[in-house]
Amino acid sequence: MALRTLGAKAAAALDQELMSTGAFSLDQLMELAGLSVSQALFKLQPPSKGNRILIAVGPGNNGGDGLVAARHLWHYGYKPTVYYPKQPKNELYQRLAQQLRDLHIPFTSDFSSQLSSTDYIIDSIFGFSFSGEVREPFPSVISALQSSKIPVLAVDAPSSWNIETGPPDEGPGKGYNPDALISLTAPKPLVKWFEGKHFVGGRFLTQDMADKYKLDIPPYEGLDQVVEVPAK
Ligand SMILES: NC(=O)C1=CN([C@@H]2O[C@H](COP(=O)(O)OP(=O)(O)OC[C@H]3O[C@@H](n4cnc5c(N)ncnc54)[C@H](O)[C@@H]3O)[C@@H](O)[C@H]2O)[C@H](O)CC1
Ligand SMILES: [K+]
Repeated sequence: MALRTLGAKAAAALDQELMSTGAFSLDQLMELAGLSVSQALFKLQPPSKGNRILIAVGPGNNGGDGLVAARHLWHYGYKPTVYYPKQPKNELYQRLAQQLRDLHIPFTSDFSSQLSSTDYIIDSIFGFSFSGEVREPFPSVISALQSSKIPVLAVDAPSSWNIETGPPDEGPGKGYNPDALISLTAPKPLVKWFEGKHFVGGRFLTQDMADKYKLDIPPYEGLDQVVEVPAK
């Protein structure tokens, strides 16, 4: 049976609650979120099947998850390349980017030019705080995700999709349906329209919080930070 979903407003409220009364720091949640993204990618494509990973990183916490995933993937033996066109002055994001530079992970300013030498793409551009029409410089990147034959793993949401109502009817994300999605904490309502492989990650929810937000704790096994579940 599909897991219960968490709307955009409730997801933001749950995040705030985890970081206040829940006593977590953002660094901790992001580390666990990014770790689960790296594990989902490993399940989809072990490094022996092609280890060149292009990570599209957006300006918020969804992008932060992508930066954390890049670091873990490097340690598993992948060759990540990071596209991070809008780098906010936020201290956490700067530290995460520095950790990647210290591993000599390349940053690129031209997303499309990397596609011919990429085996898998991670879309960590926008998550549950995306709204409205996609603004520069991301429209061409989202068009490239939509038209590329390279498989894509989307983090929390396919970027450009409305969190509640799913794929856009027009604009650069029209027709974008990534091969895989990892929902963090809980699936968002948009999973109703998603047709690929679906994972859930972010293994930090307490049973009390799950009850309060009417969510299911996914059936994680052993050491796994992710579990594959039906999208609907
Ligand atoms: N509890 C958890 O599961 C955790 C999830 N995490 C991840 O955090 C994101 C949500 O992060 P947030 O910073 O709130 O927002 P986003 O990254 O989704 O986007 C905000 C960012 O994007 C800009 N933006 C919004 N709309 C547009 C637009 N139309 N065009 C261009 N730019 C846009 C906005 O200005 C901001 O800069 C969640 O999905 C998870 O991936 C956390 O890691 C921790 C715990
Ligand atoms: K995303």
